[in-house]
Amino acid sequence: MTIALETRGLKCRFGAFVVTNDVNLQVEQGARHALIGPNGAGKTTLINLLTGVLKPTGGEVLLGGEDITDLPAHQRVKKGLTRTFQINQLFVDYTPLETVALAISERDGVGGNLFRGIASYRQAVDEAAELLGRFGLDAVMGSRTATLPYGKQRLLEIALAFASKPKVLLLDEPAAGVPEDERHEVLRIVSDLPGDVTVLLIEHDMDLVFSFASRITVLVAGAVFAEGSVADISSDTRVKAVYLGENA
Ligand SMILES: Nc1ncnc2c1ncn2[C@@H]1O[C@H](COP(=O)(O)OP(=O)(O)OP(=O)(O)O)[C@@H](O)[C@H]1O
Repeated sequence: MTIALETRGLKCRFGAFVVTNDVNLQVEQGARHALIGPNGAGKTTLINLLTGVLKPTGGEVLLGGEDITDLPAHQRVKKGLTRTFQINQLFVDYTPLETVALAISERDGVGGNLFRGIASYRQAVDEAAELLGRFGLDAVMGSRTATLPYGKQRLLEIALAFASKPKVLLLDEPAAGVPEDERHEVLRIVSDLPGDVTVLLIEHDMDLVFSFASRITVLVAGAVFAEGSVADISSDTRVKAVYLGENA
C-alpha cells in the first residue's frame, strides 16, 4: 500500500487550546478518503496544517513520503498538494473556458512571452475544453460564470484545482450550499477522477460521505476518534452517539 499523504503526531495549539491533538493520518494513494466530525472538531485546521496555511506546534506532514512540514503553501502546490476552499473564489465575469485556460497558462509559466504565449494559449484552451468536459461543464464553458447554477460553479472550482495536476486534492465541503439535487453529481464527478489522483474530502453530509468514500476518518475534539471503511463507520455506535449528541 502506497501512502500519498501522511501526518505523524501532528499538533496545533491556539494559546492553551489544543485544536489538533496528536493526529496520525494516512491517506492511501488513489483513495477517496473523507474526514468527518462535528462542528469545531478541527477539520479545517487540519486542512490548513496540511496545506501550509498554518504551522503546526509539533509533528510532521509527509507528501509521497517526503517531509513537507516546513514548506510554504505555494511550494506544496508545486509538489502536487492542491485544495479548494469553502468560499467561492471564482472570477464571475470570465467564462469557465477563459478561467481554466488562464490557470493552465499560469501553471505552464507562459504568460510572459507574447509569441510563445499565443501558441501556448491555444494549447491551453484545448486542454481546458477537455478538462471542462470531464467535469460536466462542456455545455456552459462559454457562458459567463456568474450565470452558472451554483453546483456547476463548485465543479468549476474543482476543475481549476485539478488544472494544477494535483497528486492529492483536498476538498473542503465542495457541496456546501449546493441544492440537494446537484450535490450527488458534484461528488460523483470527483469520485470518477483518475485513479492515480488521491482525494481527501471534508464533508458534513453523511449521505454524501457514505456514497463517496473508500475510507473515513472521524475527528472529535482535535483527535482521531475512529477510522475505517464506510461499513465500519456507519455501524459504529460511538460515532453515531457523537453525531446524535451534536444534533440533540
Ligand atoms: N485562529 C484561531 N484561534 C483560536 N481558535 C481557533 C482558531 N481557528 C480555529 N479555532 C478553534 O479551533 C476549533 C476547531 O476549528 P475548525 O474550524 O478547525 O473546526 P471544524 O471541524 O472545521 O469546524 P466546522 O465544521 O464548524 O467548520 C474551534 O473551536 C475554533 O473555534
